[in-house]
Amino acid sequence: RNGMGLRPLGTSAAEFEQDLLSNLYYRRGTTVESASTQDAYETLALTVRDRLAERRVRTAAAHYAANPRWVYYLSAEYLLGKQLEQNMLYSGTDRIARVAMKQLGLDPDEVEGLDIEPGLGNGGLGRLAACLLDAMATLDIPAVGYGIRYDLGIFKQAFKDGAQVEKPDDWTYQGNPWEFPAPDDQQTVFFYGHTERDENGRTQWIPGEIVLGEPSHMLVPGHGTDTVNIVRLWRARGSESSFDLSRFSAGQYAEAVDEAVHAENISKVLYPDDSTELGRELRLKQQYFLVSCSLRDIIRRFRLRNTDWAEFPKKTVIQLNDTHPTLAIPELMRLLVDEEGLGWDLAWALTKQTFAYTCHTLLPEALETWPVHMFERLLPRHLEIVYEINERFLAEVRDRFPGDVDRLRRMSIIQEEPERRVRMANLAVVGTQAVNGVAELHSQLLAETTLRDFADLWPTKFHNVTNGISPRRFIKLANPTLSSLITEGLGSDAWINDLDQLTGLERLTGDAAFREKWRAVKRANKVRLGLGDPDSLTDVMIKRFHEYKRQQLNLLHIITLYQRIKASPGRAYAPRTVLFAGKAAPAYHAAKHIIRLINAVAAVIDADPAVSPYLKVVFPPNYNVTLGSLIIPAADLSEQISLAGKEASGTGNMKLALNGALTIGTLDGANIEIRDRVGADNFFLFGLDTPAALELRHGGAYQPRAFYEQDEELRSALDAILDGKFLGVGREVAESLLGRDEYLTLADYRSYIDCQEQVEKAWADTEQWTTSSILNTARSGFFSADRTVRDYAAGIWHVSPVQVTR
Ligand SMILES: CCc1ccc([C@H](C)CC(=O)N[C@@H]2O[C@H](CO)[C@@H](O)[C@H](O)[C@H]2O)cc1
Repeated sequence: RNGMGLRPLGTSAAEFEQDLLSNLYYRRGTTVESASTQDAYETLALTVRDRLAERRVRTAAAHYAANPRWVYYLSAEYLLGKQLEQNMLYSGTDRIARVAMKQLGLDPDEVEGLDIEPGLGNGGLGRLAACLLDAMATLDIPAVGYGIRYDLGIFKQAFKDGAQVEKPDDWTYQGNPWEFPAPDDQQTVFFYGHTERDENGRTQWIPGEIVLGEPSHMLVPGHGTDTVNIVRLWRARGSESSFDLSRFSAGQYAEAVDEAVHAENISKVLYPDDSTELGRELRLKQQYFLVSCSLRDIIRRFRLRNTDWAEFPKKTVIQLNDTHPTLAIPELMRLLVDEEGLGWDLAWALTKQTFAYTCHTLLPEALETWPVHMFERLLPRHLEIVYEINERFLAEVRDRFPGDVDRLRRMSIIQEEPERRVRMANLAVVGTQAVNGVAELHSQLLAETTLRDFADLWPTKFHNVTNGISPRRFIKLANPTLSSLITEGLGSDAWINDLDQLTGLERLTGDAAFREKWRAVKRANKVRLGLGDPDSLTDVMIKRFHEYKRQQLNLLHIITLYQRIKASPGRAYAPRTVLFAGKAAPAYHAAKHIIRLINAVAAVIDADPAVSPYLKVVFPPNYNVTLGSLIIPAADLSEQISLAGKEASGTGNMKLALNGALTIGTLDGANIEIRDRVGADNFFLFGLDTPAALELRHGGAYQPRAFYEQDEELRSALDAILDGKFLGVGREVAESLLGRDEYLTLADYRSYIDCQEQVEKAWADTEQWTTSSILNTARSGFFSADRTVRDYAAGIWHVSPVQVTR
């Protein structure tokens, strides 16, 4: 009997098979003979889940006993990836499960193929949240992730005549065996209405709408440890009485369910934008729904072991994943002042100590601001609290910078002109004890530009925590063959939880046999991907489409290569496969034009026998964590070509370098730290750096057309587009480059093309390329999410691990 008085679950294939059978019979209500593949999948999932649930119970017991300081991660997005393979690895059942499945005559691959990917995020921010949760559990840090359980995740992308079309992602259509619904922990959320003062001056919020938040959680297992944390996702429900029976019996069926549908709409769908705020009221409702449910749940958990509010910030640190959950600050003030009756000053002191804010962008259009009129209508009490916070804050600014009205106007949480709006980034900085960027350059630029006034006022509040990635997800699971070769080379697999040990590979660069094996693994991963000639240079650009990421620059290189090959057919060209993958926000038309042009260029090249033997462009649709895990191990070249000063960090750059791809990139985001660590010889650098880009952009001197006129190859590439050479599409792309060219694509063109020639030359020296590839992996240890979490824990969270005993 283990600590829970239960017979421990077996670790042999026979015992696993027994559990599979009993779950098939008792929890799935069917037999092996009549089981569908979906039955087999759900049963396998439950049998694996049980082994993690057993650890979860012991984790909860250990955390309860320790009454530790908790990390609560509030994020509007989580890109968790498929769960089955991960949970089989973390529960150590991957081998016995497959044996048991075969024993029962089931095909493990077919069954595993039914595992779904919860696409509850857009891109970098959502995946980072998942990698950090994985690392927190692996480092035994008591933590809970809070998010929204969207019914519809990020849209499914397909191409129609080369253009992106979006389809709804009903990810739980077949159910989700990985979640534990907990309706008994439901919370009540208010919207609209007005505020009243009661006889002793306390404020009452009289809501106009009441919605219920029902949580369900998924397990977040640690790797190589017994800790199993959770991520709790909230789903909106109408209150019990929301179904209007009288209307129904009057035949008004739609009206009868109107209120319930209205409520459920709050968590219906993820907003597919990842850089431009659209200011939709439903998005603001989603954000408040998330923070109200989560804060009430956090306070419920605090009260299980604590009574004194002064203890709250000692036991609780809440990390705000960008500005999306910033309403948590006025919400905690409302709960402490209006519901718990604390005085403002104490409540404010506790609130500031409790929160920390991570900024993930530098794009002004991505910094959220909400119209005061919308805020007032939806959240009347919170607006009052924000005004009070702002008043007291501006008084502090006046003291420090007397008479500096411009500074007051810039720093105010309320924007006055041209429209009164609430600046969520300002509120986030004012209401937290720590603010961080996600790469050294990003954090530096935040303190020097976007949040400069605040850095002047509170210099010690600003930190840098360079992003990281889960080595379990992005090399152990994604690239098992390379992982075994590394373990063979290092003599143990301890590197998976201690990525700095990869430096041990450096001494193997001199071993020709090892280099040979290294190349064989990469080639086999290309065969597995099956999207191009496995002996070609696989040139990969995988990320959301955005003009600052400059997929259009990569395209200009392809067209130039195409024209060069056409112009001098005799010349020997190393075959190259250029792979694009990524989604564009549905309303982002400029990005969708680039997608369409890429597919047109791909089709033209494919149909041209003079070029297709040397150049191929592929664009697999519906990029997500699962597809990324297939592409990354197959990459030779990693495209990180954003305009310097625009990409906050990037994390795809880290995943590709860790899997032995060489980077061609600018001095932007974490590219700089990757180059510093892997070595300048193992990185293809090009382009303007941030100061030069700022100078050119804001010096007002930038004439994109001048570059067109002075560079013959650039001109012929753009002319080919303008002349409709690529199925007549792409005019919008060429015109915007010759017009504003916001992200200096033409200014960096020549440097990029020349750099790609260096790539070509380097690729020809196979042994040297392999050595550089091994060194990229060997020197990527720093980019483990474990290091990132250790940095947060030491510099911002001040938390320590809690061991989970057997
Ligand atoms: C309001 C709409 C919206 C939605 C999402 C976002 C995210 C902050 C965008 C995002 O994903 N940013 C990316 O975050 C990654 C993790 O830190 C970084 O590595 C990327 O550089 C950054 O673009 C901004 C604006």
